[in-house]
Amino acid sequence: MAIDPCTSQTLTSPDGAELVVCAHGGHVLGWTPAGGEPRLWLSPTAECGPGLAIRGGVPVIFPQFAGRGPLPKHGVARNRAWSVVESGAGTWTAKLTDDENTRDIWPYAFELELTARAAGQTLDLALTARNTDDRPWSFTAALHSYFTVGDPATTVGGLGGLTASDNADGSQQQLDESLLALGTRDIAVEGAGGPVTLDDSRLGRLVVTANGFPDRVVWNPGAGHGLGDVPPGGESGFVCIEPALLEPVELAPGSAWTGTVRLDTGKR
Ligand SMILES: O=P(O)(O)OC[C@H]1O[C@H](O)[C@H](O)[C@@H](O)[C@@H]1O
Repeated sequence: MAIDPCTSQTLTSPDGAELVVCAHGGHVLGWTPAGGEPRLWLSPTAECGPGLAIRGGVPVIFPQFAGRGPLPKHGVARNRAWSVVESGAGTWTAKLTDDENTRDIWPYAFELELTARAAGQTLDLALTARNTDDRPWSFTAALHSYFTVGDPATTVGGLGGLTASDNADGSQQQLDESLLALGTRDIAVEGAGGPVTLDDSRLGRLVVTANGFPDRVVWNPGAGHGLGDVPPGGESGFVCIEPALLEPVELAPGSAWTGTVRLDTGKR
């Protein structure tokens, strides 16, 4: 019997780190470092099914970030069933291949693979996009991570001095070294290659590093957001720090791109 792609699966590593995944969207729904607390926020009213995007965890954004192009918001990967390639103790790989449905929206052949590996205090994610078409295509991408916020005074660090563009009105500002995680905010920070930290007095520190994703988007919808799948007050439970590739990259037929993200509590 085929497994419903919305069925979640918990994969525990030998040292007790937990990874929760589901095939819909190639989605990491949860991560708990060994001996720690869950660090990814998942909406209690998240919806799953064909055409729906799960609110929380780590949505895979491909081949278009947000509304930056003609495709549906955030592209074609997050709202359809992927196939599971491999699952084991704390590790999981899923794949999305173009079909009639994706080609109706974006007329190219592609293969997308997400690997997640939880062990000890880290979660490693790798996203590979492969051009299986006979024409070049361009894409943008992100791993749209929703982090749990345990203390309202939690701050985001590591972006100080960089220029942020507001995703709504394009206005620019230079960022302070420390940002309040829960402030209403939707900014893109291009060329933010260094580690970004989340300092939460209740849950502890989290360090986000990435390769291949040169940019960071920081998003919290704030109160009065009107999002059907974020209950009122729910926005106080998370902040999105999204390793992203915002400038389109062209892939030649047969070639591939990989972006990786590491989440680390730093505890040893
Ligand atoms: O509500 P969604 O389609 O999942 O998008 C959620 C958010 O994603 C990103 O953070 C964008 O920068 C925001 O503008 C957007 O609101």
